[in-house]
Parts: sequence; C-alpha cells; structure tokens
Amino acid sequence: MADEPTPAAPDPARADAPDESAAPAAEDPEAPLPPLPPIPAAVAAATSAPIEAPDETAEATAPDALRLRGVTKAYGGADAVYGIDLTVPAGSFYGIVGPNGAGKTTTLSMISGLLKPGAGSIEVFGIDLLRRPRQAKALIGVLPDRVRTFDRLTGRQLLYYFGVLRGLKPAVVSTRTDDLARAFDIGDALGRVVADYSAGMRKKVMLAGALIHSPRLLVLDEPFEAVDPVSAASILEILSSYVAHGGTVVLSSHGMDLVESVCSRIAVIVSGHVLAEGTVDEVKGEITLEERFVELSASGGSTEGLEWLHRSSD
Ligand SMILES: Nc1ncnc2c1ncn2[C@@H]1O[C@H](COP(=O)(O)OP(=O)(O)OP(=O)(O)O)[C@@H](O)[C@H]1O
Repeated sequence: MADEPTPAAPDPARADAPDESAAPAAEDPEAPLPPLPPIPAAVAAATSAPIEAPDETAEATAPDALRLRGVTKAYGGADAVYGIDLTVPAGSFYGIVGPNGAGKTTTLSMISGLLKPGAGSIEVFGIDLLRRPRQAKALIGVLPDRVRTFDRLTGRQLLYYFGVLRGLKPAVVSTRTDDLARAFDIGDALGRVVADYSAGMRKKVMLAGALIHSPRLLVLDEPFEAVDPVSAASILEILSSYVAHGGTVVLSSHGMDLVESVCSRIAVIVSGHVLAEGTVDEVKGEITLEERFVELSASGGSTEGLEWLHRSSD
C-alpha cells in the first residue's frame, strides 16, 4: 500500500476554472440534458469500461461535440482571442493550427473550462459549459499545454488521482490504469515519480489520465510535442481508434503533415481570429497545408540584422 496516495490535493490545472457557484440563476441545473452519443467502444475497450451499443437514433439527433460562438479572451488589457466561432461535429478528428502566440492554447483552455472567456458561449454536446461546468467537464478529457502536475507522485498515484477525482471507484481506476499503461507503454515507469519522467513519458501519462474516465471529447494541446516517432504512431493509433468508435478529438499541433493526415476538419487561427475552417481539402485548396499555413500566417521573422551571427566567434 506504500504507493497508494491518501492526501487530497488541489488540481493545479483547475486553478483558473470557472466558479460553478457563480452560474447564472436563470439556468435550471436539474433540467434534462441533451442526448449524448454512446461511450466510444475504443475507450471502453482500452479502459475495461462496459461498452454501450451504438444507438443510431441518438447519433442522428446528437448535438455537435463543441460549439463556440463569439468567444473572446483578453489578458490584462491585451486581446488574445477575438470573437471566435467554431463548430466541431461529434465523431470528428479536429485540428487547430496557427503560428506561435495565435491563441490556440487560450482557445483550448477555454474549451476545457480552465480559463473563463471574456464573452461568448461554449457548448459541449449541447451543454452550456459556463452555466453547467460540472456536467460539461465530465464529458471532456484534457491534456493541457505546459503540463503542470503533481510530479512528486508516482505515475500510478497520479492516475489514481485522475480516476477518483473523476468519480471512479479505486478498483476501476486500478484496472484502467493497467490497461492504459499497456496501451501507452509506460507500465515500467508507473512506480517512479513523475518528476523523473522524460518529457515524452510525462505527456503519455497525462494523456492516459485524460482518458481514464472514458470522456466523449478529448481536448489535447500539442499532444505530440516531445514524443518520439514510435510513441507518436502508437498514440495516433489509439486516438484514431477512439474517433473511429465515436469519440471526438480536438487537438492543436504545429505538425502540418500530421494534421493533414489525421484530421477530418481544421481551423487556422492567426492573431486570435479564425482565418480558415473546414475539411483539410477545403482549407488547403490546390496547395499543401503547410503552404496554406504560411500564406495565412503571413508575417514570419526576418534575418536582416543578423550578419554578426555569420562571423566566427573565436
Ligand atoms: N497568462 C497569460 N498572460 C498574459 N498573456 C498571455 C497569457 N497566456 C497567453 N498570453 C498571450 O496570449 C496570446 C495567445 O497565446 P497562446 O498561448 O494562446 O498562443 P498559442 O497559439 O497557443 O501559441 P504557441 O503556438 O506558441 O503555443 C499571446 O500573445 C500570449 O503572449
């Protein structure tokens, strides 16, 4: 029992979460929720959860996985996201791309409920995230950027916390931890403290934590950053299977080839605005996605003035 955690600890990633007690009184929290698509079989299989038979009627009438309307965010007085509209259909593999500082992490943090928008609305499977954060967030698995976590815990302890904080029974957490550790090939590392993990291993254990409660929607900020190509391929396989069985993935990435090959739809965000949105073919047109990205991002740096760098420093 030495590695069984006991102290409850706050979640650093939720430090900026919306205050649920501040939900507008007009909304009745007991009102019936919109219908949801079934639990994705791939996640159920990977986590030993009971598999729900797909209900075609429910799928036909199910709301979009995500709807953002007029979402804004400013830090201090500086605008980072300007009135973004996005619609992510349920069952899609959705990529958000954009240059550094474009507002991708800010947007994904608002979708995850980690940041509060300045204005606008966010619905997760038809549930208003700002009015019903508890219900909406129960459907989401999150891999935040710049992963902050309780890194003095072992990987197993961390996944235990992820699971029980999501309301799972310890025995279920234990089974799912083993299933996920096998899928992500981190079984040997589970007994070590996360502080000693490499960046890629840390990413994998956090991704396992994002999946442990069988979410319907995965929100992943740069999931492949620092991950080696073999691990990236196996993570992609897990995510593709998750989507093929009804799950929805929204991810940000700087890997244009990866986005082009796996995403069914993409949004290009530049300076806090959505400049292009649609299927990969619609967005890229007759050129490659990378060329289209460069075209939309326009600015880029300049090597002018760096002549001193070309001289020998000895
Ligand atoms: N906590 C913060 N305080 C102040 N400004 C912030 C904060 N977080 C982000 N910003 C600013 O908001 C803008 C959008 O940043 P964001 O991190 O969302 O971009 P990004 O598209 O994810 O960039 P990258 O690809 O480099 O990760 C940037 O101008 C950034 O400097």
